[in-house]
Amino acid sequence: MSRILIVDDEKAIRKTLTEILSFEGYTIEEAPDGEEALKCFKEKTYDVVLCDIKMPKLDGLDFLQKATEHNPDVPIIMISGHGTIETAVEAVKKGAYDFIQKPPDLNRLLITIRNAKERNNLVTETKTLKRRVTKVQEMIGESAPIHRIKETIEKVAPTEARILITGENGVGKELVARWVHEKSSRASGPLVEVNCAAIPSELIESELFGHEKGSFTSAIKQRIGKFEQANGGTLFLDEIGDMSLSAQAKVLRALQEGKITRVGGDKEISVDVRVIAATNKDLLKEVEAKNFRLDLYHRLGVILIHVPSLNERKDDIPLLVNRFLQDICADYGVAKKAIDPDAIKLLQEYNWTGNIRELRNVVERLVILSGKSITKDDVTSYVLPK
Ligand SMILES: Nc1ncnc2c1ncn2[C@@H]1O[C@H](COP(=O)(O)OP(=O)(O)OP(=O)(O)O)[C@@H](O)[C@H]1O
Repeated sequence: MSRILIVDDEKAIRKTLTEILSFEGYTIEEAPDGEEALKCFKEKTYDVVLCDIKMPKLDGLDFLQKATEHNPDVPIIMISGHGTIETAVEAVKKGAYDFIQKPPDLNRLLITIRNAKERNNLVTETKTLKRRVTKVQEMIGESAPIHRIKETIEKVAPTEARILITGENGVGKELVARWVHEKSSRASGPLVEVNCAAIPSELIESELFGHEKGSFTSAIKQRIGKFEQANGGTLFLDEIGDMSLSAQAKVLRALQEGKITRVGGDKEISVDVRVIAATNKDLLKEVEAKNFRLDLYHRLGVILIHVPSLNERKDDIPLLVNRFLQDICADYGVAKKAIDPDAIKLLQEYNWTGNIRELRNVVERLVILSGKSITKDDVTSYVLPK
């Protein structure tokens, strides 16, 4: 059902519009001024907004500007009185979808709303399509551990279960998270990633939960945090083992209650987010060392997925090498180089760090330095330590 926000300081106009539009099957919410409207706009999602121009506190044009800054995709239709037609035209130039005149003509009102909604649907569809085109990278591997991981993803993705992914750096934890999101019912929603280790501990709370203007020295503007950005989708908390204890307490609350509070704010904001966390640390050891909360560990780790390092799935090395060869040669605009089977065998025997990026770099080095095809000697000269 489509949701419409009606913003007008005249109660009678709101009442009339609400009656007409509810009768047409729309869900209606009302706001008596721009400020109140902006609050609603930031907290909820609407399909269309109908907004008066002259209003106390925040007028229609200011509301338009602030609302489109927050979310440019929601069509806003201005309602103009006799003296405000010029302003309404200006509003359309500034991004309003259209305007209707007071008193509203019923047919024109309904047609404008229907068209606005259709445009909105198109915008959403295009976004979904774009996301599908830039599709998630294939997870390469036929080894037993990769099979098990793929099977687990198929089973758990459609559920809402929280997932904790463990494994060394660069083994493919993020790729697992992307596939879970892609195969879940949240796929058309956002996937938001936070690398908890890369953010200084004094900023992590504001990064995750947002902040109100002036809540600390550098908070010059209000900011929406990652939890809010991920609303309706998935939040991927990478390197969760590096999160400060005070941020952990807040994340725990967000998971328990489905609500967050911005730093420096007092309002509770509901969020609908599925959390997937990843770490290269042994979290239970971190619990023992009092660096990680046990209750948070239990909240996060309903499903545990361990991604093994390359050395534990050497069977996958030939497939990975071939795929990297293909991708790298395509990037360089050259024909795919051949690689001798005994060169691949040597790569398979190599003692890799867990990081798949290391293997990719090695293949890139071989593509650049070797002749027409990659030989065992190339591997000995360019890869293996002397
Ligand atoms: N099975 C796989 N098939 C193909 N590429 C893979 C596979 N696993 C990982 N990769 C690639 O290896 C790189 C590292 O993977 P990813 O970023 O998912 O690892 P990570 O464990 O999340 O790393 P970090 O610990 O650094 O966050 C990426 O470019 C990823 O696309």
